[in-house]
Amino acid sequence: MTYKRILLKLSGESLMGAQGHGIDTGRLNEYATQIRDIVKLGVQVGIVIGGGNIFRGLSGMSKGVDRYKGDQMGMLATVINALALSSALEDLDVKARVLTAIRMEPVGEFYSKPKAIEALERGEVVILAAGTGNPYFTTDTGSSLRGIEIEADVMLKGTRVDGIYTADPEKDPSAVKFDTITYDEVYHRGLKVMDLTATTMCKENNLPIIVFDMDTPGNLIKVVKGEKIGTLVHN
Ligand SMILES: Nc1ncnc2c1ncn2[C@@H]1O[C@H](COP(=O)(O)OP(=O)(O)O)[C@@H](O)[C@H]1O
Ligand SMILES: O=c1ccn([C@@H]2O[C@H](COP(=O)(O)OP(=O)(O)O)[C@@H](O)[C@H]2O)c(=O)[nH]1
Repeated sequence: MTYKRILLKLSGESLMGAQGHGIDTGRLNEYATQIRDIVKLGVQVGIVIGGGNIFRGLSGMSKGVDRYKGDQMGMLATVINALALSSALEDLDVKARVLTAIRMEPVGEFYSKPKAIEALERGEVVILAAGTGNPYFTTDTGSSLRGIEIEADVMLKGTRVDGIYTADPEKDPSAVKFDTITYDEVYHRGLKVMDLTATTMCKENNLPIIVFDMDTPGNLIKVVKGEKIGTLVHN
């Protein structure tokens, strides 16, 4: 096994599956099963989950919601997803703990690094909800931050594309995939797969990123075993 402790970022948007909104339970259970399979291997798993299936601060602005409040709504959306994922994991007999960046007991415990590390060392999956706790950030940046804090070996960005391309592959069919790419090249090419704040934090703290397709069952275990799927971002 290549990675002992990982930070897995799950896209909120992917959680809605084909239904176009909310939480698709089939997709949720598929994710939980993939996570259970790596926990069984002894991998310590921290998870940051997005909220785009429910609310995004930026899109709220176009409907008249103030950005600050919209971002708070987005962060609460990530908590809803975190609770759903913890419930799906517990159904599979995987112990999961939700730690929130905004104080809201008893929904989840207030996040601290020692709390997260202790739970990881006990073998519990730690779901880090509410992003960074601050508006004007994204859950990608929340993932970099938490990945660095929990001293993860790698940040795995599980998404619906199978890696980083020369352009958005959902818009440009001629886009070509990278097997590996440097943080600087992501920046210079203006690739939009992750926000630049997140990429820069990973670069400055030497946290490698792997972008991979989480919607194909079995991919997560392949990545943690070091199979070369997805795109590795490094210094
Ligand atoms: N250069 C690129 N390579 C790969 N994906 C890209 C690129 N540019 C934009 N994307 C988009 O980024 C998305 C992945 O980011 P993610 O955060 O999981 O999605 P979302 O923000 O919708 O939740 C992909 O679905 C893809 O459409
Ligand atoms: O640290 C954070 C993380 C998230 N958000 C808000 O929560 C929303 C949902 O997160 P994101 O868009 O990253 O989710 P995903 O793209 O993974 O579905 C964002 O649009 C922001 O409005 C925020 O304000 N601060």
